[in-house]
Amino acid sequence: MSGRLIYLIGPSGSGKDSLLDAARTRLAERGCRIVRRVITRSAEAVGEAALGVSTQQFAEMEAQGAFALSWHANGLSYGIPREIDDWLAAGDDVLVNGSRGHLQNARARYPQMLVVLLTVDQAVLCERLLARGRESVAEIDARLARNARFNKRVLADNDPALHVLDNSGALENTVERLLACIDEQSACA
Ligand SMILES: Nc1ncnc2c1ncn2[C@@H]1O[C@H](COP(=O)(O)OP(=O)(O)O)[C@@H](O)[C@H]1O
Ligand SMILES: O=P(O)(O)OC[C@H]1O[C@H](OP(=O)(O)OP(=O)(O)O)[C@H](O)[C@@H]1O
Repeated sequence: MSGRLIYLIGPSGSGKDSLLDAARTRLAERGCRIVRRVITRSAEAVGEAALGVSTQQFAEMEAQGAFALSWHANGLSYGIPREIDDWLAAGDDVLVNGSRGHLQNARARYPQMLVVLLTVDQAVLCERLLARGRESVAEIDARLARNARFNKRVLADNDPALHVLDNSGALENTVERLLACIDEQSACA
């Protein structure tokens, strides 16, 4: 038996971490696990349940094959631990906080994956990044530019396996729509 990979993507600041936190218990009730990412961000940085490592540690882990998926974006490196393959093989669904830039590579490895794109109006995104206060204004500008570029590209592909979820409104509504999307796809699987 094999579980499904759910690949959640969306710009930095669109609310992926908030959504996963808010939906965590209800996802667990559905047998869906959320993987903890490895990120080259200082361990003190708040806002994500991730393991913070140095650039060198990340490179060593990558060379040792510790990651099922890994990518570099926004000046950071991100890794998805290889243990997700054991979880999938055991029949658990696994939700991954992914990257739009890495979408094709991820799909090459997991062809059946469900892709959920979290979107948010660009002006709202800007406000949320400023309010989060984690990045400098220059870093926020770079994220906004990356968002405009990538959303256009991902949406232009007109991918039937892509589910768009807008998070410009209340987070609770987005949680409900994410769960509905997952349940609907389970029913079709
Ligand atoms: N629906 C929402 N309404 C208002 N604020 C939100 C909503 N979703 C997320 N946020 C806020 O936006 C900021 C970015 O969210 P975060 O979860 O860190 O995004 P990401 O993980 O995609 O980078 C956070 O400060 C978070 O509290
Ligand atoms: O290719 P992209 O879709 O642009 O994604 C690049 C990275 O940015 C996002 O991270 P996150 O939201 O955690 O950003 P942060 O590092 O600013 O928190 C996303 O989860 C990817 O890891």
